[in-house]
Parts: sequence; structure tokens; C-alpha cells
Amino acid sequence: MNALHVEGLVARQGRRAVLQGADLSVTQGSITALLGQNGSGKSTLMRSVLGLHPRQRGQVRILDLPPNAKGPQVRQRATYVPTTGAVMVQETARTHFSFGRRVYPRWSMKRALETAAELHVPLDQRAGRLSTGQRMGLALAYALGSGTEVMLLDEPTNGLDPDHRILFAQLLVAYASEGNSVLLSSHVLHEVEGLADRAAFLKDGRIILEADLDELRTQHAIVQAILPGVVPAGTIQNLRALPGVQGFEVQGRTLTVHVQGGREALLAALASLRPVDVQVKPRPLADAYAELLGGVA
Ligand SMILES: Nc1ncnc2c1ncn2[C@@H]1O[C@H](COP(=O)(O)OP(=O)(O)OP(=O)(O)O)[C@@H](O)[C@H]1O
Repeated sequence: MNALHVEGLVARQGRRAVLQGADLSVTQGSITALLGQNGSGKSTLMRSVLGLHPRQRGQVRILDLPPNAKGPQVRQRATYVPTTGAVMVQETARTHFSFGRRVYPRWSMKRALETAAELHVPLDQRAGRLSTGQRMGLALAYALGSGTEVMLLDEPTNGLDPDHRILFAQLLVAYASEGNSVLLSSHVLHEVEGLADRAAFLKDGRIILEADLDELRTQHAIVQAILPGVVPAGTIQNLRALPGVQGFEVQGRTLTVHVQGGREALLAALASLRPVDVQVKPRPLADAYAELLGGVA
């Protein structure tokens, strides 16, 4: 069973079909990043999945249940944090938490209070009077306290300072390691790399690729070799002809090669040049993002 399964989702904003048949799965225990350019429809997708925005077509299952199932099943098992953070602006964190205790069967007051303390959220100030980061901190403390098996987080580090981003990442990874599942959107790719295990790329209304982040990293690599002297004549043509070699940069004695798939032939060819040093680096997510969605890596 997938924590979240979306098939052929079509949703509009005004007259525009923002989602045009999006398919997406979040496996249990996974933190899946939903990536896409501004305006590509990430928030629309999250809101449509939860029934907060109308769906024109498509199937959605959350923990095998339709999101609009009669009764409290889905609401008690899935939480959503919008980009603005806490939405009950008249209420304090304490009131949020006592509400949470009544709504969620697996509510943990300890976890909510500890998260709020770690993210420095004042407990007795109305949410509407909190700073952007504090309001997000409150929403995250509430979501983690809820004990729900599924979380949909729309840019959850919005407004968090660097220390709180690190703390939040640790809390979220711990939450997923208990078998819970997360779909989160983010534009901060280096943060996604440290947090998520899968990524879904949204473009032109569809998910154009869902991939394991480790696979994405290892399928493509950057091999950097420092040679003992200038790059010998003919080397570049020879290396360029090897399987998987996609791009090349030469800077003095340093050769940087972009390679896809197996890199044994390339490493053997580089070894014959007696390099001073060879390093293989996984490709940063920003590269895959630029290739799939456009923009600058
Ligand atoms: N309330 C609204 N009324 C009309 N159009 C809207 C509304 N909200 C969003 N849209 C449009 O729908 C499209 C998708 O917006 P959405 O907020 O889902 O994108 P997003 O990927 O979450 O963007 P971002 O990364 O900027 O947060 C955009 O073109 C946007 O202009």
C-alpha cells in the first residue's frame, strides 16, 4: 500500500488546467520532494489531493482511502501544512495543541511541545502575531504532534532560520523512520538532498519523473582528474568517444567529465594518463533539476 497514490489528476485554477493528468506515488516511510518551478502547480496538487481544491478528474488514495471518505478516517491520518504555516490565526500554540489532542487519536503533546520549544515558538501568543518562521514552526509542531501517518508540507522551511532548518530536518527524518510518509515541496535543492529519499518533478501539469534520489545521484557523476601536465593532444577526442561521456571541461591540468551510467571505461582511460588525483562526485540535484525542468544548475 502506498501512503499516497495519485493517478491522472486534472485540476484548474480559473480557466487554466494547471494539472493535466498528474500521477504520483509516495511509498510508506518515504520523504518525497515535489519539485517544480514557481507556478508549476505544486500547491494546487497538494490541495487537490486533500480535497481542499476541486479536482476535475483523477483518482486519489491516501492510505488506500479516498480523501473525501465519510467520517474522520483520512483527516485523522493525514496532515497538511500550507506555505503560510499555522492557519488558526486567532489561536495560540497552546490552544492549537489542546485542539490537536481532541482531534488526533495518536496525538503526542510531548512531541508538539518539544518541537515548539526546539523551534522557539512562543506558546501563549496568537498565531496571527507570530513571525513568519514562528508561524511555520507552530504548524510543524502541530503536524508532528498529530502523529498522523501522512504529512503534506508545502515549503515547510519557509521562514525558518538556518539552525531551525537543520533541527526541522532531523525531526522530519526521525518521523519518517517510524514508518510515516511525507510529501514536501521545496525550492531549496541542497536541503532536499539532505532530507528526501525520492523526488517527483512537476512540469506542464504532469509529473515527468519520479525517482529515487540515490539513483539520480549515482546514474550521473562528475569525474574530475588532475593530470601531471597539460592535457595531451587527442585525449579529449578519445575520452569523448567513451560510453556514457556527456560533457567535458578542461582547465589547465584539470579535466572534468560528466558521465552517465557505467564509468569503468572512463576511469580506465583516465588511469592511463597517470593522474595525480581522480575524484568521482555524485551529480548534484540542481543538475537534474536544470536538465528536467529548465533553469540554471
Ligand atoms: N487563487 C488562485 N487563483 C487563480 N490562479 C491561481 C490561484 N492560485 C494559483 N493560481 C495559479 O495556478 C498556477 C499554479 O499555482 P501553484 O500555487 O499551485 O504553483 P506552485 O508550484 O505551488 O508555485 P510556487 O512554487 O510559486 O509556490 C499558477 O500559474 C498560479 O498563477
